[in-house]
Amino acid sequence: MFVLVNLKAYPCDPVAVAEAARTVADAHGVRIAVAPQAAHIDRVAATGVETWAQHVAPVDHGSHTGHALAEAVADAGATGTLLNHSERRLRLADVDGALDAAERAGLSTVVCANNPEQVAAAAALGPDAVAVEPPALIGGDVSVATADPGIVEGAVAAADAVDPDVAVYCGAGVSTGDDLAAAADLGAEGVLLASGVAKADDPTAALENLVSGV
Ligand SMILES: O=C(CO)COP(=O)(O)O
Repeated sequence: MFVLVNLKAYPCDPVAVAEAARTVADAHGVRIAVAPQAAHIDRVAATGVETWAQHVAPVDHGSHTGHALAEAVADAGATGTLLNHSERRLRLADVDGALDAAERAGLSTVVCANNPEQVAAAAALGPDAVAVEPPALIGGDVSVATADPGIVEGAVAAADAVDPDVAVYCGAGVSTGDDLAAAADLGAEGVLLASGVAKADDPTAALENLVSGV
C-alpha cells in the first residue's frame, strides 16, 4: 500500500512530518510520500522522504505568473503531483494539460475524483493513479472505507474497466491501521490522508498506527 500524506495548508511543521514519514517508511518497508506546500518542497525533499506537489498548472515555461510550473516543483525535489484535488478542482481540459506538464517534468501523477464516474473520466486521461475522495467525508473521523465501501469498490471497477494499468487509491477520514486494511480489502492500492497526520500531536505515532494495517 502506498501512503500519500497531503499537508494541505495546515499549520504543521512540514520537515518534522517528513522526517517522521521517512523514519516510519524505512522502519516498516512501506512507501510513504509527503505532499507539502509548494514553497516547502525543497526542505521536505531534503529529508529524503518521497516528496509530492499538491498541484501543478497546465502550463509550459513562459508568461504564467503565479502558476506552479511542473519543472519547478521537480527541480525543488518533487517526484509526483496530485491533480484535481477536491480543494483544487480543475476543468477537464486543465487536468489533461496538467498531466502533460507532469509527464514532461517526469512527475508521477494521481488525479483525484469524487466518485466512480469521475474516476472513469480521470483514468481515461492516462494518469499513473486515480484517488476517490468523497468531499463530504474529507476531514472527518470516519474513513471512506467504512462510511462508503461501495464507492471504493466502484472506483476500482471503474478504473479497471477503462485502463487496468491505472492504480486506484482512496482517501477521506483515513487515520488508522484498520482504515488502511479496510481500504486494501476493497481493492485500493494506496490511501491519501491529511488531518490524521498533519493535525496529530505525534505524527510518528500516527504513521506507526497507520502502517500497522499494511
Ligand atoms: O483530502 C484528503 C487527502 O488529500 C483527505 O483529508 P483527510 O485525511 O483530512 O480526510
